[in-house]
Amino acid sequence: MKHIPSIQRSSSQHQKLAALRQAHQDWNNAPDVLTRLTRRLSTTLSLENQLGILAEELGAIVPFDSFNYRHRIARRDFVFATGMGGPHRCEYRLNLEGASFGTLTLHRRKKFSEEELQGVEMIISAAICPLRNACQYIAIEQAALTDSLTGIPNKRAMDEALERAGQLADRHHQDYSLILCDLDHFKAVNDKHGHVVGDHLLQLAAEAVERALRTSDSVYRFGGEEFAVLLPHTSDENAKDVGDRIRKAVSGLEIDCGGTRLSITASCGVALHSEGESPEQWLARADEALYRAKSQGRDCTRVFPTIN
Ligand SMILES: Nc1nc2c(ncn2[C@@H]2O[C@H](COP(=O)(O)OP(=O)(O)OP(=O)(O)O)[C@@H](O)[C@H]2O)c(=O)[nH]1
Repeated sequence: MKHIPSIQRSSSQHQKLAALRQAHQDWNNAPDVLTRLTRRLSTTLSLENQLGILAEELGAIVPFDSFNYRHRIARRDFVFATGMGGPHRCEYRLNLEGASFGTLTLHRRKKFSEEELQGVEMIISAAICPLRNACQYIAIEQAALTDSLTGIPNKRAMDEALERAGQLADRHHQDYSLILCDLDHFKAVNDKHGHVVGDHLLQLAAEAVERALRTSDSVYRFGGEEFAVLLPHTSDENAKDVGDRIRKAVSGLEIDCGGTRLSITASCGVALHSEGESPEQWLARADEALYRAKSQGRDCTRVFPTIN
């Protein structure tokens, strides 16, 4: 039998453990709203969930008709709204350590009293740190999915989107198309005009591709001078038209390089999602179509033929 040495406990440790047990019990049973609120907020980093908790706890003390929160995080508007507005309003800009974390607005049919406003402020001040953490979490998540040069979603975001798109296409038997768009002879641009000009052109090209799309379509920087576009509810025939529109938008760009006008063309490959295929297979077919566009003279769009 193995001998397990006993650990001597001092009486002061017994007292400390007893105090901890008591504190834990008090903490668990804490009836006060601020302890409960901060404890609930600390269970999630989702801003949406946190705002739901805040609205619930706040509404239990200061009833309101609507609760609205707005914040611009990583170039996107985040909006959370519950209920319908009333004529009376109180609005708080949430600031912590010099940084802003959105605006919270409450509406009500009945005027807010001074005492109620103080209550709202106390609750908001207890919530601001967890809210700040949730905002920062979104910003970090966004940064990991955004291409730093062009500001559009990056390859990692595209991998996730492609996986989701394939699943949606299969589940709803819906047309989903993918376009790969590659700038032509981009190496020559870098070689002749330098990387700074090349980078600028890439930024302009990303904007041009975005402008050529509907809001339901999404664009990603897939590689160095290559973009990918996902088009829900779109046949390959219609995606080809979009590919041509993208090419036209890119070839319409012009930059002045010390007296010479620099312009560029692009080639596009299109593939409609085939039932049951993996993201890699879908991508490989779009890449094959792009390869054909490149080998057939560039500045054109080619579609991977679908066999029905
Ligand atoms: N300026 C800049 N250049 C990049 C970036 N990423 C990739 N490139 C360049 O893009 C060029 C791609 O060259 P290639 O793959 O040979 O393709 P290409 O010259 O466009 O020729 P085709 O695609 O065949 O028409 C390389 O010179 C890369 O260095 C970037 O972020 N900035």
